Amino acid sequence: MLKYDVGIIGSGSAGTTVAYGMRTAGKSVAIFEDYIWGGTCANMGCDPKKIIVNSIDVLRQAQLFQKEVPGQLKIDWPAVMAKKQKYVDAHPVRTLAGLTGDDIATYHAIPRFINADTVVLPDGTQIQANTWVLATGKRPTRPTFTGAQLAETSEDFLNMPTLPADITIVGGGYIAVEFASIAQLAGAQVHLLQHNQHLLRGFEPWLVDKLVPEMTAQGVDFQFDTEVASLKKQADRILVTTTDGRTFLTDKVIAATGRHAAVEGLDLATAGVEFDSQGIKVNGHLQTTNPNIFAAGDVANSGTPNLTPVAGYEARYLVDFLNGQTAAEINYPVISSAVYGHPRIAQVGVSTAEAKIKGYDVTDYDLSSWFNYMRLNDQASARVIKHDGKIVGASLISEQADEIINMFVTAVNSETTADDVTKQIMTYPTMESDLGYFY
Ligand SMILES: Cc1cc2nc3c(=O)[nH]c(=O)nc-3n(C[C@H](O)[C@H](O)[C@H](O)COP(=O)(O)OP(=O)(O)OC[C@H]3O[C@@H](n4cnc5c(N)ncnc54)[C@H](O)[C@@H]3O)c2cc1C
Ligand SMILES: NC(=O)c1ccc[n+]([C@@H]2O[C@H](COP(=O)([O-])OP(=O)(O)OC[C@H]3O[C@@H](n4cnc5c(N)ncnc54)[C@H](O)[C@@H]3O)[C@@H](O)[C@H]2O)c1
Repeated sequence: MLKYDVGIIGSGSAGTTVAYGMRTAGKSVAIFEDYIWGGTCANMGCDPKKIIVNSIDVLRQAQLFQKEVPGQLKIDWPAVMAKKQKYVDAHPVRTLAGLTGDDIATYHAIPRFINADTVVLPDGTQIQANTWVLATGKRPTRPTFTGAQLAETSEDFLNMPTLPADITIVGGGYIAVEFASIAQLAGAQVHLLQHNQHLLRGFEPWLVDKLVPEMTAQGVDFQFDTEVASLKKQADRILVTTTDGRTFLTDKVIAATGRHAAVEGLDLATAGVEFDSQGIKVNGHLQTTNPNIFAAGDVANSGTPNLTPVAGYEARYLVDFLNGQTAAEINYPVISSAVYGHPRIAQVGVSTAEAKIKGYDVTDYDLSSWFNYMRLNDQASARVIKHDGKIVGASLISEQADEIINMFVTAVNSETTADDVTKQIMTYPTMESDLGYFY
């Protein structure tokens, strides 16, 4: 039987961060991956998406500057895909080389627990580790309506060799909205079907109320309270039937109806690890119901959003905890998030609803007339929540919201005051140099 100090299942942001951290601390480490080395973010999530988004940004900028820079640009979808693929193809190779270069044992297989500390691989190899870290992430949840097998996933969308003329996206979360924005601006007609009224649940309603009309004006066909009853192949197209009896033909259906914890095949019950569809049950030390098995990243039901920086943060905490650098429970800073549509929306810290309960100041800003936004033709707005002379929360809609929000992340975390800002000399004219105006 092979033995390691630490066994890590999953090679995404969480798994690789734990692997490098434990190896640096001198432990023997094995990591297991059953699909693509490097995980979701780099291979079929954030990074390939952002490469595509950046090409769409150029087109969007041209649209915003059409008076000053007349003429029409169009997206060459296969060329965008080729650029994206070049990055994606290199990533697993780089990940594997990095792991093996650090003397981390790598196994391309699904390990199955046969007791509390030992797994078996499909070829019969048994591997024991003193500590296990489960970092298997989440995988797309397939809807259950008739013909759901005709619906494709986010991974298929990011690999589309050509752009279909008409795309239907089912769901109203991050993925649905980002992909709707990409495909519509790239030249497709997009229909977004959301089964209730709630788009981007968890985001400030005022942001969503501004985003939907903006995307509608770009041509996205939002259909709320619309549930799919069935999908049926009709020649080269797909016939969509909704539960209220409407039918229409489309070229491609993407299901963006959420993701579930990737725990299939691990036999966690045998290892005494409890989980549900939200993820693996963990305590404040990210410890599962088996004291020698921990979980981090999307698969851990830690009550945090499923985002790459959160996975990395949890992994770094685990490295410190497992190496005795901390005995405290994990303590998260404020967690920012953005939806990479056109425009972007982003938020961090105290929400409007929470501010109202706590009696904090809520100030709205129409940024479109501020010099830095005006020069970019950016119809931006922000809401800033303040308490005791400090910024405790912010939300904004802007072409640059994903970048600007990080300025607020720092201001909230470091409890920056107006006085602190005036002591800094920032480059001008930039969005960040406006920070003082928000106090
Ligand atoms: C389309 C899309 C866009 C996204 N965009 C963003 C974004 O812009 N910003 C952001 O912060 N987050 C984004 N996310 C979320 C982000 O990708 C995840 O939060 C992040 O990847 C979580 O990292 P992880 O290490 O927990 O899991 P993952 O990266 O999912 O890694 C888990 C790994 O475990 C492997 N695995 C699963 N089961 C087993 C098994 N039984 N045996 C062996 N290996 C296994 C998987 O194949 C995978 O490689 C996006 C996600 C998607 C799907
Ligand atoms: N910019 C980012 O940071 C980013 C981008 C993409 C994904 N992500 C991460 O990935 C996760 C998964 O994204 P997602 O968009 O798949 O999930 P999500 O949980 O954000 O949204 C799922 C959506 O599908 C809807 N839905 C569920 N079942 C449905 C059904 N049967 N029919 C129609 N609609 C249905 C839900 O109401 C919800 O609107 C996100 O929660 C986020 O953590 C982050």
